[in-house]
Amino acid sequence: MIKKVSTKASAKASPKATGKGAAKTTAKGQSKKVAAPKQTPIKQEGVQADLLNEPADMTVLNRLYDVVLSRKGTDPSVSHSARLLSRGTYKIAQKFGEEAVECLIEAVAGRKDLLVGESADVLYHLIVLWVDAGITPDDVWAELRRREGTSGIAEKASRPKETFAKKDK
Ligand SMILES: N=c1c2ncn([C@@H]3O[C@H](COP(=O)(O)OP(=O)(O)OP(=O)(O)O)[C@@H](O)[C@H]3O)c2ncn1[C@@H]1O[C@H](COP(=O)(O)O)[C@@H](O)[C@H]1O
Repeated sequence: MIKKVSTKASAKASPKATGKGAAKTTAKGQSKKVAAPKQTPIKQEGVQADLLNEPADMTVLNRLYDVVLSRKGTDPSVSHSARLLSRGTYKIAQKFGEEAVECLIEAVAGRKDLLVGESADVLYHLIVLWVDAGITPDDVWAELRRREGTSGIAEKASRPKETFAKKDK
């Protein structure tokens, strides 16, 4: 998770080496401090007791969706999701885009440890986008299931030729 800090933060320190995080340039061109990857992601202070035994696997996405959905219309001063949802589709889409760009920056830079955190940010903001748009994870899981076993190359080749003809005009 990213927290904004002073632009004076050093970009030289490796989060792995210091365990304190590092500075990086964001999609907005600002400097942000990036938290070092947590070694014990489940047992953290401030985490609801009933969540401590939940698995750290893909089921977290459905749980996160339920939490974000439950935040809709609640007090924006106590929930970041509520605040983001109250700001509307444009802002939600903008935040998702920024997180996606930050993610690709880490991918291109080959910083695997930071890519993990950025990927989590992208998934969180994508879920906020789904809640705002009124679609559910099940809608997306069903679409991914429908595509399972179909090669992307074969699927593209099977598209009607007319689609390409229109593009050429
Ligand atoms: N996964 C996340 C998560 N990832 C990032 N963030 C927050 O996203 C914010 C990103 O800060 P930025 O400065 O980039 O964005 P911003 O505050 O919108 O600022 P501007 O772009 O407007 O300047 C930070 O406050 C992060 O804490 C998240 N906030 C919440 N969650 C999950 O959502 C759950 C519900 O959170 P709340 O809705 O806050 O209760 C939490 O328990 C988490 O599981």
